[in-house]
Amino acid sequence: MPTLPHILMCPPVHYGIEYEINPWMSTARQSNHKLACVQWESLRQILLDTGAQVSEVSPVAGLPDLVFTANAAIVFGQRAVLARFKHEQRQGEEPHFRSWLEEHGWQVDESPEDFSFEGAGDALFCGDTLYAGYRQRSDASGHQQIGEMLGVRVLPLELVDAYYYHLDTCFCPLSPEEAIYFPAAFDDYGQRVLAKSIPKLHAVEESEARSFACNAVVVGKTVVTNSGCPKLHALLRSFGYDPIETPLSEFVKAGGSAKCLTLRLDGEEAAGWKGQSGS
Ligand SMILES: CN(C)C(=N)NCCC[C@H](N)C(=O)O
Repeated sequence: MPTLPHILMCPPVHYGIEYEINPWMSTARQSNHKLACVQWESLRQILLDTGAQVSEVSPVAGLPDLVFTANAAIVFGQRAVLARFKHEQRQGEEPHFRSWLEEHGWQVDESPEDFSFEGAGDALFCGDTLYAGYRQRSDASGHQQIGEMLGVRVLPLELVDAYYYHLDTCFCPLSPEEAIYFPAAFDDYGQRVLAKSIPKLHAVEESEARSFACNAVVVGKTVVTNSGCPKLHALLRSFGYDPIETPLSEFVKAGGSAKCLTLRLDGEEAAGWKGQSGS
């Protein structure tokens, strides 16, 4: 039974830079709240225009990063493995994401105890392999256990640059055999793993990686990014994709962009090809 792409977002009612847990964040460099709301709404509208269904989790005062729903969990079919945030500042998000997912019919599993795990921010399917970023926010041993829970192959990738602290800041699957990445965010071994396992792998330049080019939302052939990634967009067009840019400057101040603001509820494994074949 074909299902629509289904995306979870959280309105930025309580969004702001209230602490510093990554190098992008500075409480002295506050986001413009009104502009953040306009940018978030534009992203939501673009996703609705692709034909995706967008659901919303209610914002909560005191949890400014709840807008970054990519970190809530990894969704696989009707199962969701809940995040276990590394930083105390985000741990209060866990029960809210749990309640929303349970109330909407997902079977929610805890991620392994004693290991941090930041959901789809660090765990992305390309084909049937789960690529898992570790060292900055999530733990490699935890990823292996999550792979066993879901019955999928995991390829761990060490993230070596604090600016690219989640896998989805430097890697984005486009289809089961195609992805974009920013090579310098990985060690040599990780770069070789990616090159060996993904037949069509395209590098993004540093200047565009800094604009969160890899933090793209893929719905079928549509690829939505922050503005400031013209070379990536030209490349995507040449491969038959339909890139769309939308300014997300106010979320970049917290270290996030398009993909971070979304969670694929029909499964990360569906992102990148659902909508191409209609299945
Ligand atoms: C999935 N990705 C890249 C993200 N979700 N990033 C946004 C998280 C931002 C938040 N201030 C933090 O540092 O956790």
